[in-house]
Parts: sequence; structure tokens; C-alpha cells
Amino acid sequence: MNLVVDIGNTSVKVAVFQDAELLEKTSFSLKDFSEKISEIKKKYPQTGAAILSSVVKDVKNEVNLLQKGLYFLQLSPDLALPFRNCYATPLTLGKDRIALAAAAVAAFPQKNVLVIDAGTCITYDFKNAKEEYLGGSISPGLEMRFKALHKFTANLPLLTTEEDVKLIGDSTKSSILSGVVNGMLDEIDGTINAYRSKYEDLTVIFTGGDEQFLSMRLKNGIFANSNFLLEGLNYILEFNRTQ
Ligand SMILES: Nc1ncnc2c1ncn2[C@@H]1O[C@H](COP(=O)(O)OP(=O)(O)O)[C@@H](O)[C@H]1O
Ligand SMILES: CC(C)(COP(=O)(O)O)[C@@H](O)C(=O)NCCC(=O)O
Repeated sequence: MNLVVDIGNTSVKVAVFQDAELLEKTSFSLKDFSEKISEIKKKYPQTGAAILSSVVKDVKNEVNLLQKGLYFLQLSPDLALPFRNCYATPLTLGKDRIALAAAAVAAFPQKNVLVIDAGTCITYDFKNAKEEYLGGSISPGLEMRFKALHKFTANLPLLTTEEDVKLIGDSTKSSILSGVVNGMLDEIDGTINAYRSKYEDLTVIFTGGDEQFLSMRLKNGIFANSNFLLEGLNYILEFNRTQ
């Protein structure tokens, strides 16, 4: 069994895999890391290996806890990866984005794949049919957009998202909701369209904390998969163990 851990800027996601099957998934705040990981390790004593992807600074304590008694890998560009990394600055590439590209290779070999991860930030990651990772883009996520409008103005309240979003906002609240949510959807649909005009046979995967809220509102057809990053990490772990 494998313990797979993704530390993002908002939350920690953890899954236990038996081969390629996900047995359990949980998410929690980084401050609860020690308690939650100890619980999972106790519940699955058969766990033999673990992998960590982190995009936050200083995870020494988390690494120490995870690697105790396990074969352990921390995701870095030095690991064996199932794609050629064409990013101009591979050392600064987010580890989460490496995992997403690996998941794209594992799930859709020899296909052009765009992975959209709507988390703290939205990341767009593209790998082509030749298993080359070319890069993508980074933009502010849903919560970050609401926070930015509040933080950098004197008059705008801090909102969170709601189900009912109008096109024409007729109040401060509905105007902010329209700008943030419709703006984000147009960005995502526009980006998918731009990739589709370059790569006709494009597969699009949508994942991340805001996957459910956003994916049902998109005009483009996408595959929603909330476990995609964790599946990519599990694949990298197995890929390196069997090298
Ligand atoms: N319970 C929750 N706590 C925090 N964020 C949440 C929650 N539910 C949904 N979200 C949304 O998920 C986003 C974070 O997604 P996540 O995939 O956890 O990010 P990251 O991988 O960057 O840690 C936030 O922008 C927020 O809009
Ligand atoms: C872009 C990110 C902040 C996204 O993090 P997340 O929203 O998943 O927490 C992360 O992938 C990162 O720190 N990237 C480094 C820069 C780069 O990928 O080029």
C-alpha cells in the first residue's frame, strides 16, 4: 500500500492506494498534519511506501513524520518522470504540476492533454502526444480573486462564492460575483478553446478544490477528476520503485 500526500497552499490532500486503486482520501489543514498522518498510518499498517508533493516552504517536520518506517520519496525534478520536461525553469516548476503531468501520461498515453487544476491558483498544464511536458499557465484561484478585490480596495466586501450568479450584477455583491465567477469561467473556456484551436484532439482534465463548482458551469466538455493529482503521485512512486 502507498501513502500519497499533496501539500497545497490551501489544504493537504492524502490518499491510500493499493496498487492503482484509491482506498481512502482525506483532506485537512497543514496544522493538523501530524495528528491526521498518524491516524492514517495506524489505520493502514500495511503501508510500505509514501510520496510527498509540497508547494509550501519548509516541510522538514512533515517529511520526518512521513518517512518513518516507509520507503519515502519527496517529489523533485531529480526523480524519474514518465515525460520529457521542456519547462525552461524545471527547478522552479511546482511539484503539484509535475504530478499532474505524470497523471496525464498515465491516464492518457500518447494523447494531447490539458490539465486544469482549480485550487488556490488555477494552473494549466499541457503534455503532448509525444509525452513532452511543455508548461501552461498560472492565474489566481476563486478564493484568491474574492480576497484580492477586498484587500486592494477600500469599499469592496469579502465574499465567498454562491450558486446563483447573474450576468448583470445589480448590486455590489452580485457585481463582484459576476466578475469573479463569470470571469473565471470565461478564462477557463477561453484557454481551452485556444488549446483546442492548436490541438484538435485535445483531452481536458479538470481537478482541484473548486472542480465541482466550476466544471458544471463550463461550456467546454471536460473530464472532471478530483483525484487526478493524487493518482499522478502514486504513479510516480511506482515508476521510481520499479526503475
Ligand atoms: N472547505 C474548504 N476549505 C478551503 N477551500 C475550499 C473548501 N472547499 C472548497 N474550497 C476551494 O478550494 C480552493 C482550494 O483548493 P485546493 O485544491 O485545496 O487548493 P491547494 O491544492 O492549492 O491547496 C479554494 O480556492 C476554495 O475556493
Ligand atoms: C502555481 C502554484 C502556486 C499552484 O499551487 P496551488 O494552487 O496548487 O497550491 C504552484 O504550482 C507553484 O508554487 N509553482 C511554482 C511556479 C511554477 O510552477 O512555475
